[in-house]
Amino acid sequence: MSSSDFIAALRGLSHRYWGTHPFHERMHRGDLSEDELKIWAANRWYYQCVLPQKDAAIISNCPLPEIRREWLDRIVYHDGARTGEGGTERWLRLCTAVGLDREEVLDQRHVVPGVRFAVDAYVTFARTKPWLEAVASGLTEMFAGHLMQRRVADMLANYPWIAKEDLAYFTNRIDKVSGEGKGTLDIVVRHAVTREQQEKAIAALSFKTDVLWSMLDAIERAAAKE
Ligand SMILES: O=C(O)c1cc(C(=O)O)c2c(n1)C(=O)C(=O)c1cc(C(=O)O)[nH]c1-2
Repeated sequence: MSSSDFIAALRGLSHRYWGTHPFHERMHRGDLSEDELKIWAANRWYYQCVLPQKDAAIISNCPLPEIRREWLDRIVYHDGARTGEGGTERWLRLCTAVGLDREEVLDQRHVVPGVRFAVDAYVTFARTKPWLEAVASGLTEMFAGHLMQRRVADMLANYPWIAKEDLAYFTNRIDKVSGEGKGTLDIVVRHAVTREQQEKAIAALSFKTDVLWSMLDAIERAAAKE
């Protein structure tokens, strides 16, 4: 495939992205109850927790120093340079804003099996597949910037108890993701040079859209019981 056909095939998976999941649509419309928002935040915490381990798995499988160097930043971004900083901490702030105690988030008591299975599958993918496929699976970030922008606006408009500062996780991430999304695409296009590698990269991105979709299916089910 030419680079442009390859990129078009990757972008063509956008319809599988979780932006159109019914639970996200309800969230954006302002239809979630306080308890449903809590379930969402506490479950997504599990995803936030494992991202650095997923990224560390990519680094450990990658023989190329320039890729490892570039990827390292992601771990520090989420974990922070020291305790109390970083994306994970910003997620915790959002959790407390929606009414959760730190403790009930940290001990993962609200994490439902379907979320755990989906997120663990993402980490296992990164641990066991060639590094390039694991990198390609992160390309959902190509679709994330726009969605997060909408989310910030919609949450501020529809959930009066959430303040702009509580959404620092997303506002901070929006800037980061536009750069990272492009960087990741560059890496994938540069290193997937055979048809087979390109097909595997497309399959990896498709797998990741399934991971995210399954997470929201499980969250939606758990929220319906509230
Ligand atoms: O809020 C979102 O919709 C959203 C989506 C995604 C994504 O598409 O994978 C990520 C994030 N947020 C995010 O904040 C984040 O740090 C992140 C890391 C990754 C990844 O696969 O390494 N995806 C995402």
